[in-house]
Amino acid sequence: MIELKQLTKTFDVGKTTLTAVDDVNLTIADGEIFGIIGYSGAGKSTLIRILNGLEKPTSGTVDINGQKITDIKGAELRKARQKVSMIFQHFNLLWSRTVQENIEFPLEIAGVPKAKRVEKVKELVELVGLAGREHAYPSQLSGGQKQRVGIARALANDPEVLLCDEATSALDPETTDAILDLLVDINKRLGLTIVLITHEMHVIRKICHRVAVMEGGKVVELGDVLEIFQTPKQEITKRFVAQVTESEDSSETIKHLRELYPTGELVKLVFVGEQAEQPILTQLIRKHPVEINIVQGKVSHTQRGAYGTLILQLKGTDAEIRQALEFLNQENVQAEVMAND
Ligand SMILES: Nc1ncnc2c1ncn2[C@@H]1O[C@H](COP(=O)(O)OP(=O)(O)OP(=O)(O)O)[C@@H](O)[C@H]1O
Repeated sequence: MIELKQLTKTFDVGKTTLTAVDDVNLTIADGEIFGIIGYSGAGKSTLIRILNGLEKPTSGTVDINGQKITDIKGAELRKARQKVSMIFQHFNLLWSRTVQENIEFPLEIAGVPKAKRVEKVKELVELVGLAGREHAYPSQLSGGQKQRVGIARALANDPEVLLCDEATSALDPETTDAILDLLVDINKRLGLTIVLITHEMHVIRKICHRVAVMEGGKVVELGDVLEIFQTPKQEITKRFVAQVTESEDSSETIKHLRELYPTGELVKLVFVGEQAEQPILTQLIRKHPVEINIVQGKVSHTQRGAYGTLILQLKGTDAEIRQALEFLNQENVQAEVMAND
């Protein structure tokens, strides 16, 4: 378990003091994939550097699996830091070393004998899908392959926690997805706790269990990823959610749909979790004399289950439409008529 308590970090900039991390309190469970999202300057890098023991907080504590890393230094801190590994946006590989030698590097530093190192590298290369590329140099690899080397190197000393610093921000969307899938796979297979910082909500949606939203050094919103997508509270969180959700509620979209479907009512349904997989529309048609047209729909998958939206055109008398909406709400599907203005 990772516990951050009243964590604050200030920097003296000229005559003023800048608060980069401002009274952050978080508890991250073992085996969790925890995301921290924020725009540039929110304090994410400073926070992750404190987690890594690279930066000392001005006040507050960080406890990783029972050890207060904010209280220790020297050899003890170096040993503790072996349990916390990190991967980076620009990979930070050694360019004059091969894949094999890059992955071996932390093992060399830890004084692991050659035969053991070779055995471990073989295992890691398989795990990250780089078998056959052991003798290539980083310059001969694609971005995704370079990050796979970064991940294998980070896992060499069997860490308990993997920190990811914008690990997919330099990659194209397809490669990003492949690396995110690999992180989920590693999390499941090794039970590794993953803490990642990002400014991309897609990354949070795809792999995180919980997310903290940072703004001005503070955690302004915290919750289960599915819950955050369903009901974001803060303005900044809504903006992040909008990054990956179509703006189907915008007045322009509604006006356009109204022109295409001028009769009946346009109704937006929001499904969460198991409901997204249930035949609710079949039941609606069987039980209610309304006519249904599917206008548009989308289901997104998170690590905590699916959520989806569906826009329907419902045709019938006012009473029939009202009863249909009541039925949907009884089934715990949020259903509302899309307002025209
Ligand atoms: N060593 C430092 N000295 C002075 N100010 C710093 C230092 N490190 C960070 N800051 C300031 O602290 C604030 C938070 O920076 P931080 O890099 O943690 O944010 P971030 O969310 O990671 O943004 P980015 O993604 O741009 O790195 C910024 O205003 C930054 O200028």
